[in-house]
Amino acid sequence: MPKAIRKLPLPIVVFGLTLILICAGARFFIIESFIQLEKREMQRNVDRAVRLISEDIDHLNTLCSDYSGWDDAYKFVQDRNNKFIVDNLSPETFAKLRLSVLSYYDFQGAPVYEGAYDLDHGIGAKFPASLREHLVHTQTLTNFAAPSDNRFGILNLPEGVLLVVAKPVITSSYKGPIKGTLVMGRFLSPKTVARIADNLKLPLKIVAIDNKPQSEEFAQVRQLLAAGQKLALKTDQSGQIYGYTMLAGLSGEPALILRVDAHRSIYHEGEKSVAYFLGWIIICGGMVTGIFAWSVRRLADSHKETERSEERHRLVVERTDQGILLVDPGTHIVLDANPAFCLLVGQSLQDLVGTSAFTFINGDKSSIDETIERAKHEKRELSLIHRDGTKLVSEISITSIPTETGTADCYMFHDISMQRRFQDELLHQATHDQLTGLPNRSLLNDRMVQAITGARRRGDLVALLLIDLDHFKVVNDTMGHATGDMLLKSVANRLLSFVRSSDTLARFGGDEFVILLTCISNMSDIITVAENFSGLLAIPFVIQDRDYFMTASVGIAVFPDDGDSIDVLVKKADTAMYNAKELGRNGFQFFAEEMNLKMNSRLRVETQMRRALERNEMQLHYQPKLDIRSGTINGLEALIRWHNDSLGMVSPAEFIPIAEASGLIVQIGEWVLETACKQTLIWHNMGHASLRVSVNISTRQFVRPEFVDRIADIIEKCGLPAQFVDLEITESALTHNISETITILQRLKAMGVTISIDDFGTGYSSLNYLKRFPIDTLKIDKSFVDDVVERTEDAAIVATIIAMAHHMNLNVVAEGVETLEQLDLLKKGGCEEIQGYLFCKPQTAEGLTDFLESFRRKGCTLLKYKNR
Ligand SMILES: Nc1nc2c(ncn2[C@@H]2O[C@H](COP(=O)(O)O[C@H]3[C@@H](O)[C@H](n4cnc5c(=O)[nH]c(N)nc54)O[C@@H]3COP(=O)(O)O)[C@@H](O)[C@H]2O)c(=O)[nH]1
Repeated sequence: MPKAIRKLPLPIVVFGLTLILICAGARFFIIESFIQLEKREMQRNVDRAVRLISEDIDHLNTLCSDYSGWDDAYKFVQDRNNKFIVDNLSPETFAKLRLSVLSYYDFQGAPVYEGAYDLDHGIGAKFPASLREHLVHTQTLTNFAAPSDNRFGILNLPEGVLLVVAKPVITSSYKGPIKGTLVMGRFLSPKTVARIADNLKLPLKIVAIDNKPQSEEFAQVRQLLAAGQKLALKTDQSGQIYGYTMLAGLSGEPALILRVDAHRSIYHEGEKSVAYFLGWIIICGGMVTGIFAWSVRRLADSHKETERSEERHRLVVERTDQGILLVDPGTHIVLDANPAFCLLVGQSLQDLVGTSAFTFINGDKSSIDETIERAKHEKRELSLIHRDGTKLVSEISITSIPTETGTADCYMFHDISMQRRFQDELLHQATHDQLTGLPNRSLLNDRMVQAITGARRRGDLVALLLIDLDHFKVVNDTMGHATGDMLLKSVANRLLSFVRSSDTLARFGGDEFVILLTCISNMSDIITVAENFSGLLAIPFVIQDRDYFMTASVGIAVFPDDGDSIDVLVKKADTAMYNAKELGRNGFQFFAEEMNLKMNSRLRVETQMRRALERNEMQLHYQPKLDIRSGTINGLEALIRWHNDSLGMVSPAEFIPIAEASGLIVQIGEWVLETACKQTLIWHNMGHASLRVSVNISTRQFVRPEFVDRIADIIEKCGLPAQFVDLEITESALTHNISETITILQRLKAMGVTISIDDFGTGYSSLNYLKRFPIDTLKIDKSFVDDVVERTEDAAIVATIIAMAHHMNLNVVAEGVETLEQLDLLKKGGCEEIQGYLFCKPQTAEGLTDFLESFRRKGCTLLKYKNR
């Protein structure tokens, strides 16, 4: 079988073979029926030919009756008168009656008249000797017993096949006695055969059966017909069909074979019909086969695709990380499960099938039932229990799917434990402080909303305690951030142990913490908490084997008295906390309306200050510094003054912190430096060429990246040599970032300016960084000088500062010297310079010019007095 056919699907091959069989069968039966039709047609034609020959015999019979039952003929056979012959038996009569022979015989059988005519050529002919022989010897045609007797048939003569009729000669009234015999005959000559064929409308051939050798065709046919067949048929290549039949002679012997020729039109029609039929069958069959093959292929393809799709679905179900469980909807019995679900619950498929799905689901039956019902419409969360007891958070959705027996519920589980943990983590990160793990501002806001809502409902109080650690920055700056972080964590833990579980402890950032107290029934409860809090920090924090003593300033705002919104409460607690700081730190303050007024006043100051410089409201005063060893004024400090129309005279102690907080200090500070430098240059030009001017630098100025460049620009612009400029910087500004500070100071020193540490002793005063800073002078804070005479501790501090400064080759200036006793003590202690009301109060530029001039003229009366 060819490979292409072998590749075809079996149904197509079977269908094709069936089609071929149908075609072959159809061809056979149709052709066969046409052959039979053809045979019947030929039979009819042959019968017609035989009938036409019979009709010729009948014609002869009629003629013979006319010429035998005729008184003239009756008389002629008796008297043999020639007239009868002349009148009735002329050649025209032969031609007209189409007679080949006509003969009369007397009653003894002796010929009376024998005439013959060649019908083919239309001339008289010789009477056939074989016929005479036959008539005389056999007398079968002349020997009649009754007037009605007759003989007719075919005579096979050597001269040809003769149709012959014989009747007794009787009177015209057909009565005897018989006086003779009339014989009439007609040869089946070519013309006669042609005439019959003409009537037949088909070619006709007649072959006499005699002893002469016959053609193979007729020999075969004769054999067939001799065997009793009425009709024999033959066909040839030229599309002709030949019908043969055999006719018997007078005495019953085979006389002739008659052949009718016909075109095989029926057969060819049959063939054409078969061709059409098969053509259609093949076309239709081909189309049907094609469609069938196409359908089969489509069916096969779709079957394969279905198989592949099913395989894919099977693999998806097997390999998906979604747990899939098929459950009986009525009983919740597990019908099937995929590997992912088995993994989720740590069970084998065998263990799962047949058990209740509820076995692996955490929760009570009614809640599981409810979740399952809802999961049919939307995704729900469900907790699964693993074989080892762990619980997994999963998302479940349920769809109903058809099965062979009805429907099943398809539970789809998506393990979201990791996602949930991640979300929890994210949520925790978003709502908690990373360092301490405490709630951050965002979570505190939520808790406050809840707390205020609850308090509103219950009618009780909520207290917000804003805690700011005192001087924490110093620890951070000096001990490093790592230590600072550890300290913050320790503080957080201690605070945590302090608050109730219903309260919230949060970290606001930096060193600020918030305690939110809920369910408070009266103010005294809050006071108790605040007082206890102070004791909480009394015990030192031990970080890396070092003790840290911490205090905190606490501001308290209370709902509903101080406000009913989070922002207001936080703001008021903040204000209260600042107040606590201002009141010396290490304490708590409830918010009071005065504080608010103070804040508002700060705001008013800030608003006015913004336009102060352009309105020329700022002015500089100068306070000289006296070298108590030489009695000369070698420096002065520029101190800002501000007079505003609406605020009046505003102290720098009041507006400088506000300028620092608002950032305006940068602009103000630069104006101070420029004005001071320009004024100092004027005094230089007046002959006070050794004067150095000290300018206060605030932290906000110092930490700006462009600080050094701005100082250099201003000094250069003013034209005062840099060595006559001294920058007073507070300890806290310097300790902001130690390494950065060192770089800045080195750059300033490189320019030629000198550096003084202002308010020395009030900060952390660490020798550790002091020795690393390139500074020139320590200014002992006024607070130590104030009580240096009365308090031995302060005297000791001052002495220590002076000794330390000298040890480090630093100059010492004592500020705020108001009495001769203070001066005396400082001088004895080795202090080089003083600044204070005792010597000179801050003066306007003009005032100080006068003072300098007078000083130049009179010298220092103060020292003279002292020296006396
Ligand atoms: N950043 C800037 N700060 C400045 C500037 N000008 C002043 N200030 C700071 O404001 C604070 C208050 O200053 P002021 O009211 O000017 O007080 C100074 C002196 O007037 C005062 N003083 C001096 N001697 C005495 C005295 O014998 N008795 C007494 N009661 N007060 C005295 O001390 C202040 C000097 O302060 P200090 O800077 O520490 O030397 C103050 O902190 C100023 O620093 C400015 O332009 N920029």
